[in-house]
Amino acid sequence: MTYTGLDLLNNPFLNKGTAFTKEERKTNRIEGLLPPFVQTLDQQVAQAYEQYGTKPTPLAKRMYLMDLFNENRTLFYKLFSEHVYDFMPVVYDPTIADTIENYSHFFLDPQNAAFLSIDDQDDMESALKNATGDRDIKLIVVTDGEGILGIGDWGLQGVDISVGKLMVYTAAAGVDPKSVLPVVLDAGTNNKELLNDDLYLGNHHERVTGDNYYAFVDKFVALAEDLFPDMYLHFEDFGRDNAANILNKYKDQILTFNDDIQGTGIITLAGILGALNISKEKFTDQVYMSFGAGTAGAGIAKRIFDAMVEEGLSEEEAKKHFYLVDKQGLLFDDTKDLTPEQKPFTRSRSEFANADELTNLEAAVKAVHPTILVGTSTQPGTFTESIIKEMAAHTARPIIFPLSNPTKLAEAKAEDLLKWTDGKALVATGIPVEPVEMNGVKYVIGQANNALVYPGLGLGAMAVNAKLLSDGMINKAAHSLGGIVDPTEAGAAVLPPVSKLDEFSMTVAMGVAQQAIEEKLTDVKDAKKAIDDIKWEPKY
Ligand SMILES: NC(=O)c1ccc[n+]([C@@H]2O[C@H](COP(=O)([O-])OP(=O)(O)OC[C@H]3O[C@@H](n4cnc5c(N)ncnc54)[C@H](O)[C@@H]3O)[C@@H](O)[C@H]2O)c1
Ligand SMILES: O=C(O)C[C@H](O)C(=O)O
Ligand SMILES: [Mn+2]
Repeated sequence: MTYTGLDLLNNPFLNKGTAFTKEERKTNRIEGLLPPFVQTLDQQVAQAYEQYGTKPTPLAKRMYLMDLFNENRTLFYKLFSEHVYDFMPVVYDPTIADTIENYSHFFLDPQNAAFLSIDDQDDMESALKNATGDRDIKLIVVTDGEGILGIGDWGLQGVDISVGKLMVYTAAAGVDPKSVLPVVLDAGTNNKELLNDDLYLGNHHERVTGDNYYAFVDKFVALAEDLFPDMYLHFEDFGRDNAANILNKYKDQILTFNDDIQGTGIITLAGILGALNISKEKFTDQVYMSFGAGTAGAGIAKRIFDAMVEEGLSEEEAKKHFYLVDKQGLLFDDTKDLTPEQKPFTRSRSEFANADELTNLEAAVKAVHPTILVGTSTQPGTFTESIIKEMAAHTARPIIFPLSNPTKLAEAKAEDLLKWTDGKALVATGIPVEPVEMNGVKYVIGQANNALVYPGLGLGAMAVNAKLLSDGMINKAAHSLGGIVDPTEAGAAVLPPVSKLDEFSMTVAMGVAQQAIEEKLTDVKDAKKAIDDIKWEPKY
């Protein structure tokens, strides 16, 4: 289809704005619709960055960038690619949480997303076709908005997380923005604030659950597979009751990925390996404690467990290294309301003289002496000074990752963790944090956010059009992030810096594509060529 006139200027995938040449303006019937001076992409970038600089807050900056995104994807991504480190916290987490909470009130543009309602399922096929037009979709990020970061149920407003995750795919790994589709499944919301808000743009009813909900998800997956057979399907921020069920249902059938379970598992494993590279301790000696054993917490535990088994431990032996703490305290095999994902990691009360007292994190840390403590609890400030000091009293280099997002929900601040442990803690956080200066050492804080890994993983899998996303490919991604940070430098980070996100995303993509070839999950033979062929760059 050829677009001309205003249709062309209003198409963000094709629009070049003031960079349309005189000749293009003539052939595309846009003469007179733009100021006469023809700009280069670099000039547009300079102008946009100048504007960006005038915006006073991260939220205002994000709104400006979204306008640019809505107008002209090439310009947006060229600008983003030149300022990845600065823009990540603005475009993505934590600022994205503000726009999700206010989505209906801020609404200006649907941003080429597909809005699929549980109440209009007969329209689902048309909706997907309308949203894509003549574009060939290779990547979908879908959410139902029930478990947005740690801020809970935001219903249809969660669509912003689908849009935001896709932005990072392109900025970090060069996924062609024309080939992506953000999707929200609107099954209702249990968020009273939204249900009582006349301006809320989603369905004004409680969440549909059970068979009807799963039939809705099923219908979407089947239609999307049918319409876009080469697609990589990324699930994001589903609720704890559904996320793992959905992954387990589809992972052996189609090329699909759950970011909160698998992406977070990969980046946390990579962070732990990075930390052990600094402390020179042995992986299989570690005692792992998860605080908040939900979608992410249990997903991470499973990934670390699998890695211990790969290191040669038997499953029975590996299991002894894990302790999960959730609302009920340390999880035992007889604890009530265990999720299926928690069950494999529960302990027996007979292991402890005071089992009945282990109902909170502090008691659990005292009883277990973990060497690794990972927070995915959504409970801010719960890694207290006394808990951290207790942990540090029993291990030389405690590995402590407060991963709950956004910033206001983090279990602890990196600075405090370093202060309380006299610089011994090996820390990574979910959100970006500035380096901490202490006792003449600059401690660089790694960001254990799945954004450091899902773009490369997805690009690698998409480039070779893998049949499935295997454990081998996932494991490869986790091991691809080593060797970038110098572990001998004082205050070294446990993970590579976000400023190099585009570089190491390629390392991850190569490893993953190569692994898919080795596992015969693709007919492609040359991983490098496949990645070069699919990779998009922002240029006219
Ligand atoms: N850094 C990352 O890449 C990353 C990735 C995924 C999730 N996260 C963060 O992890 C957090 C959890 O996300 P999720 O998707 O697993 O949510 P979830 O709702 O599935 O899990 C949260 C878990 O915390 C438990 N919990 C709640 N209050 C608690 C308390 N007082 N004590 C102990 N446990 C408690 C809940 O029972 C639940 O099991 C969020 O803040 C999210 O932003 C970070
Ligand atoms: O979105 C993020 O920043 C990471 C993660 O997927 C989360 O849910 O917190
Ligand atoms: Mn998430």
